[in-house]
Amino acid sequence: MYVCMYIYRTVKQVSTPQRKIAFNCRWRCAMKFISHFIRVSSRRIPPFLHRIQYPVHTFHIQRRAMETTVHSAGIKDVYDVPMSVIQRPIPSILDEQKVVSLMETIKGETSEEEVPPIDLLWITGNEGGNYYFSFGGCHRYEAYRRLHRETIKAKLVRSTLRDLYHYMGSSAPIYLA
Ligand SMILES: Nc1ncnc2c1ncn2[C@@H]1O[C@H](COP(=O)(O)OP(=O)(O)OP(=O)(O)O)[C@@H](O)[C@H]1O
Repeated sequence: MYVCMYIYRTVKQVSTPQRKIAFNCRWRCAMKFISHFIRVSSRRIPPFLHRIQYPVHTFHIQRRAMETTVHSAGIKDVYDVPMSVIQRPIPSILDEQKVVSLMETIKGETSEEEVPPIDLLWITGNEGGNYYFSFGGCHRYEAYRRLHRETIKAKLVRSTLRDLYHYMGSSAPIYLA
C-alpha cells in the first residue's frame, strides 16, 4: 500500500529529465523490494537443497527447448536433491539400453551436463513437512540410482495433494504431515 502510494506520488512528479532518472531509479528499487517479498513468501526452499547453476553453455537452443517439460518450463532454478528424499510411487518400465547409455553420459566429467534435471512435485504437508514425488524422468532416476549417486539434479514444481491425485488416483495419500 505504502509502496503503491510512493510510486504514484513519484509518477506525478516526473517531468524533467533529472526527475525521470530519479524516477527510474526509485521504480527499480520499489520493484526489487516487492519481488523480494513475493519470492520469499512463495518459495521457502528447505536448507538441505543446494541450488546449482543450470548448465547453459553447450546447448543449441532447439535442444534446450525440448529438455524442459510443460510443468517446469517457467522454472529456472535447479537443485541437487538427495535421492533418499524422493518418492516414486509408480514403478518404471525401463529401456535397459537407455539406462546404460545414460549412466555412461552421467559418468563422463563434462557429458553429465547433457542430462537435464528431472521434475519433482514438491508438496508441503499439513504440518509443514516437505515431500518430493517423481513420476517422469524414469531413465535418468534409474541411472543415478544405479551409479549410487547421493543427489540428482531436479526442478521443484510446487504442487498439492490434488495434483498428486491426478497421477495416482485413489492411491494418492489424503494427508501428509
Ligand atoms: N546417453 C543418453 N541417452 C539418453 N538420453 C540422454 C543421454 N545423454 C543425455 N540425454 C538426455 O537425457 C534426457 C532423457 O530424457 P528422457 O525423457 O528421454 O528420459 P527420462 O525422462 O529419463 O525417462 P522417461 O521419459 O521414460 O520418464 C534427454 O533430454 C536426453 O537428451
